[in-house]
Amino acid sequence: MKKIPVMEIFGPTIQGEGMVIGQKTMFVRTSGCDYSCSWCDSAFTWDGTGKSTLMTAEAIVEQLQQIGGDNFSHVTISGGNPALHKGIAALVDLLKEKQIQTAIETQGSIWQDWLLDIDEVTISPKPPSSKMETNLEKLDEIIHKLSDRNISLKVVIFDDVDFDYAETIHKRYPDVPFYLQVGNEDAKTEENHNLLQQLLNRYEWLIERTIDSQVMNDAKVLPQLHTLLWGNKRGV
Ligand SMILES: C[S@@+](CC[C@H](N)C(=O)[O-])C[C@H]1O[C@@H](n2cnc3c(N)ncnc32)[C@H](O)[C@@H]1O
Ligand SMILES: Nc1nc2[nH]cc(C(=O)O)c2c(=O)[nH]1
Ligand code: SF4
Ligand SMILES: [Mg+2]
Repeated sequence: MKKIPVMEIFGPTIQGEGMVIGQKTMFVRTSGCDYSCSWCDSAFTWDGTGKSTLMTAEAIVEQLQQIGGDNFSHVTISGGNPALHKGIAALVDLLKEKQIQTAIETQGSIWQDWLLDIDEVTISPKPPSSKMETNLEKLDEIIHKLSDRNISLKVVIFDDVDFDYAETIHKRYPDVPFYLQVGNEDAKTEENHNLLQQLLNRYEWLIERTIDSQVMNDAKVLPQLHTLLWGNKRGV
């Protein structure tokens, strides 16, 4: 059985982003990423500053139950890029056996067959401000394979160039539910008051930008709800 490198397991909390925002959920955060986004708010998963533990699917479920008790029925797998890890197949199977709903956060750069078994797949291609380059052929392939599944696209926006990129992505996959997310420009600060004000200003800017865009007529615009509530605190 292939083990999974786990950085943190936490919850219950609420899903603060995207297609099931507000959903009560546990989080399993894996380590390692094939990207290195300039503004990554979870850089400790890949920049060498965090410590991960290799765990079996059984051990992960055990820890979820130890921390969450009976107070959860939904698990979100994030990272890093969880799609790096074949071993997640066993975790998804085990959670399904226990009638626990699953969701995933991934950037759409790597395919895994177990993606077909996840209840809510969020694919978050990266805009130019990240300094990453989207492999559109790969993204096409992944979205095609998931075409009859419950998926969404979520693009984080920091500036006008990012917004143009988001329009291009939404036009390329018009049938996939589309979410715009406010970028957090300071994912390290502990000054929650200033951060909150800045994020709300950026949210207002992003809403105005969306209102002015015909391409975004059916898009949804969201903040990171957990960041508004708890700032850059980890494990929430
Ligand atoms: C940390 S990533 C992990 C999953 C996967 N690697 C990905 O990027 O989709 C989870 C989500 O947080 C978003 N994110 C990362 N840094 C952010 C920031 N500074 N502001 C807003 N969203 C951010 C990512 O775009 C992604 O949608
Ligand atoms: N509450 C909460 N919601 C989230 N949605 C996506 C997250 C992530 O880091 O992938 C995240 C997170 O870290 N916490
Ligand atoms: S793809 Fe996700 S985890 Fe990887 S660097 Fe970018 S935001 Fe961070
Ligand atoms: Mg996060």
